[in-house]
Amino acid sequence: MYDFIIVGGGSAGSVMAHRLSARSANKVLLCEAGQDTPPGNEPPEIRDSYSGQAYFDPRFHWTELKVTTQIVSHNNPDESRPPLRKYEQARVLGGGSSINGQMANRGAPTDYAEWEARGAAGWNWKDVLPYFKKVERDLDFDGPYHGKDGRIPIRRIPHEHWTRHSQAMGEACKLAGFAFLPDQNGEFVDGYFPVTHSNQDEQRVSAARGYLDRETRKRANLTISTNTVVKELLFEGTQCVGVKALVDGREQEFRGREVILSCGAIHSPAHLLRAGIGPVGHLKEMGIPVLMGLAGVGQRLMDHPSIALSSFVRRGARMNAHTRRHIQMGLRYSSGLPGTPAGDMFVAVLTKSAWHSVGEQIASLLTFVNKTYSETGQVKLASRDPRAEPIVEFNLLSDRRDLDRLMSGFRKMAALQMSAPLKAVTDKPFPASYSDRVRKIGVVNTKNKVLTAIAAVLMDGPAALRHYMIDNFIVEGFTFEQVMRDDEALEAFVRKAAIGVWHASCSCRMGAADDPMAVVDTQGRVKGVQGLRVVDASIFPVVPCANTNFPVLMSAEKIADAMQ
Ligand SMILES: Cc1cc2nc3c(=O)[nH]c(=O)nc-3n(C[C@H](O)[C@H](O)[C@H](O)COP(=O)(O)OP(=O)(O)OC[C@H]3O[C@@H](n4cnc5c(N)ncnc54)[C@H](O)[C@@H]3O)c2cc1C
Repeated sequence: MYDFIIVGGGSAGSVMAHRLSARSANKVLLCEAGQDTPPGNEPPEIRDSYSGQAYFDPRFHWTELKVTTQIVSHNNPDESRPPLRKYEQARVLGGGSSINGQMANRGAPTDYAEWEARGAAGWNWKDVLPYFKKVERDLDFDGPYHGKDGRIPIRRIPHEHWTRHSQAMGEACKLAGFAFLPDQNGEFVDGYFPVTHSNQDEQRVSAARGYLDRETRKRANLTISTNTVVKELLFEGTQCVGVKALVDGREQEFRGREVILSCGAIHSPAHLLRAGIGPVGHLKEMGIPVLMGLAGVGQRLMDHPSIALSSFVRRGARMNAHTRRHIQMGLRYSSGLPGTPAGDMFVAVLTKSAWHSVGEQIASLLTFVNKTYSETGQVKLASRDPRAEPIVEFNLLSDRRDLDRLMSGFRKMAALQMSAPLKAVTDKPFPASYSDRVRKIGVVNTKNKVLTAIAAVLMDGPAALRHYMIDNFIVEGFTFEQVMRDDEALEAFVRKAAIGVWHASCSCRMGAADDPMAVVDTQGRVKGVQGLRVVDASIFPVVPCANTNFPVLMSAEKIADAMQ
């Protein structure tokens, strides 16, 4: 009999396992469906400072998961459904933090004021800042915004080590009037900066590496069971009493005083739905007996909508010997759209777009709406079978303000791209997105290696040949000239190409007791049942202006603290 069974050893689950097992009286079991990342023996693709290989490595993913990103019309049954796309969600110890882009930021103070205003009492900026600080060990900066003793090191690539491409983007930003911010995680203001990342000595530090280190694994009261897929939550009445799991393919039951779901914003709501906790209509439709009617389960799923402007990078401006990090600088700016807060837009500057030879030649300005208003996404069950992935509809751009800002954002990036510093180091800009074609060529295998090596030699050849290759083999749908000339083409491109940036969240929101859409209380306890919490990206009351890993780690630290 365990005190705590944690389902999912991702970003949140790793923190929970570490903190709850710090008390020797607690007997803790952590179940993770994916493989272990043993300390000192992590797969090299995961350790790598360059994250592009882990992103697309099927060993570390839920490979059957497909989602729609465009708006699904539920009023018009004749309208065809938007295309299904792959959406990487981690299946490995450390979860998203083992495969993500390692960007480490927290969002705006106003985000957490909004969390509180939406019913998460005690989650205001002043309440969450101490937990952000508790997570991190900032290797560059000290002061009121920074932690020095946390388990996740944070660093930046200094300006002098940036690629010439990143430096050119810096100069373009300066010419456009943006300030240089040495510290992205200091005061939340507009400007360009070296991005903060969770990395030390040119190696990723995942939540597993930071929180499930050798010392933690020595604790007699902590069991980490990898290759363990939880199939079902077990209940006696409305009390959750344990889980049924497949451990290396063999079925086993584990009993616990409390179960903590940390499966991420897509799989945690699916577990609740299969257990009969969710919107009554949907449960009935699936033939699942209702244990607790909770209208918000799986609803209002969010991500940050994004588009990219890519370009060919000339030799000498590509990756250099200082680092394998391909995202070295970022830009935060205010769209100025009436009613939107400052710093509502974010640009990640990628000097390289994939591990292979063509990837080394293509840079991207990845622009996302950091303060998004589109919150009509949902996770529903396709089947009661736990092996079936749920139906996931992101409905990005369901709020017109997001579409408008991606369009104006594209124009802004185009202006920077066409300014003298960037023009000098790049050629042939084109609108881009992480399409399934890009993903396919992004899988590490010999065929892709050989094909891209040949293509890269041709791309470095005469400009006319390069332009022909980009127009015919890389660009999908719209050329740069088309979208710059014609607003309708730009809108069509943005509507088609906008995808999320893997910040799935908000599908089991925290909220006040009287909020019918709230799924959990301010400590992650599922409303109306006992012995069950959700602690992961699902519980955000709204997605903050940040990459989501640090807000997840902060949330887990805060709830673990409240549980002591
Ligand atoms: C490709 C990619 C790039 C990203 N880039 C960034 C970035 O640069 N910066 C940033 O801040 N954020 C980034 N993110 C987002 C960030 O990593 C996630 O928001 C965060 O990791 C989510 O944490 P979580 O605990 O909610 O879920 P996860 O970390 O996804 O953990 C869920 C875990 O539960 C396990 N699980 C699920 N179902 C079961 C089951 N039935 N039984 C047992 N285990 C199960 C999964 O295998 C997984 O390990 C990225 C994410 C991805 C996928």
